Amino acid sequence: MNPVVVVHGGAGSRVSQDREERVRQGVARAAAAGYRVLTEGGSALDAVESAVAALEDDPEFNAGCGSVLNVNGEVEMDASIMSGKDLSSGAVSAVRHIANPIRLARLVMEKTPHCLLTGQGAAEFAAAMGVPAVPEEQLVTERRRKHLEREKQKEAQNPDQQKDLGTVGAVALDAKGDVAYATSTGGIVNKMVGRVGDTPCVGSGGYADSAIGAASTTGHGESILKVNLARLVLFHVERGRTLDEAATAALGYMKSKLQGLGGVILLNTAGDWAAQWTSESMAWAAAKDGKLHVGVNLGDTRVTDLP
Ligand SMILES: CC(C)C[C@H](NC(=O)C[C@H](N)C(=O)O)C(=O)O
Repeated sequence: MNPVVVVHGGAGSRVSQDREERVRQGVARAAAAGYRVLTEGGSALDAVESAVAALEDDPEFNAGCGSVLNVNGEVEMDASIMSGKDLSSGAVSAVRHIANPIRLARLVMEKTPHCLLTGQGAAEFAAAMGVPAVPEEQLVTERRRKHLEREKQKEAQNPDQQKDLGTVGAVALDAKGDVAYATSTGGIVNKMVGRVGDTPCVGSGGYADSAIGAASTTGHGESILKVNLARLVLFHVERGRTLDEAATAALGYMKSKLQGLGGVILLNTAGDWAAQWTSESMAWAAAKDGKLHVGVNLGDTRVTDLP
């Protein structure tokens, strides 16, 4: 089986020119990191964790450092991970002071009998696992502080305005034919304290089953939750649709039912992959057969050779 990895860096409004190159390089680096894990014989699970951790460390994206701020100006993050080999999954929600929520989600999967830990319990588990608590200043960027201020001013006038992208995710297929997904986010700017989105919820923020494929989602969390977007797209794949048809059908359903916008990356065990979105743009990158495909705004895909 030839390994494949696809990543996304969120779906939202058009990426401004001054950020575009940084966003492009961020998703390209993450896809290359995940692909390297796979070509060195690593599992799909290791690949999606590495790719997402790289994006969490990149301040351009809405996950880990660079997460959007809640109404109190704090970072509260959600993340989940799943192995398609045996459907094992782990997630954390509303966690604070953690550099890499995706790594904590993997620990929940592997070291507890549970699927999802939240808030204080997740913090106590992190401490017990030796995951260091990082100071708030390490996660909050100046850009996100201004973003929250702008949002608070704008809210009264135009609450439906599309927002900045940046949630991150990855799907991978390894040499053994197993798939996995990982998704991580700071959520939605100006959200209520304690708000949990789609990202830590298996079936909404992502899904992986080596009998079908894997998907990771981004977009309006409340809409994604209501349609179980990741499982919905794989349901269409199970029923024999192509990956592109499945993505169009699932995203189209969410848009027509709820006016919810978002994006999805997916792959199957044959090594086909797709990236689609109904928002203005979605940053994504795919690595397969030594080639790296990268896109940010519609119709600007570039293909290069991987090292
Ligand atoms: C404006 C939106 C579409 C931007 C998008 N947000 C998410 O994906 C948030 C995540 N699904 C949640 O609800 O917690 C992004 O960050 O790329």
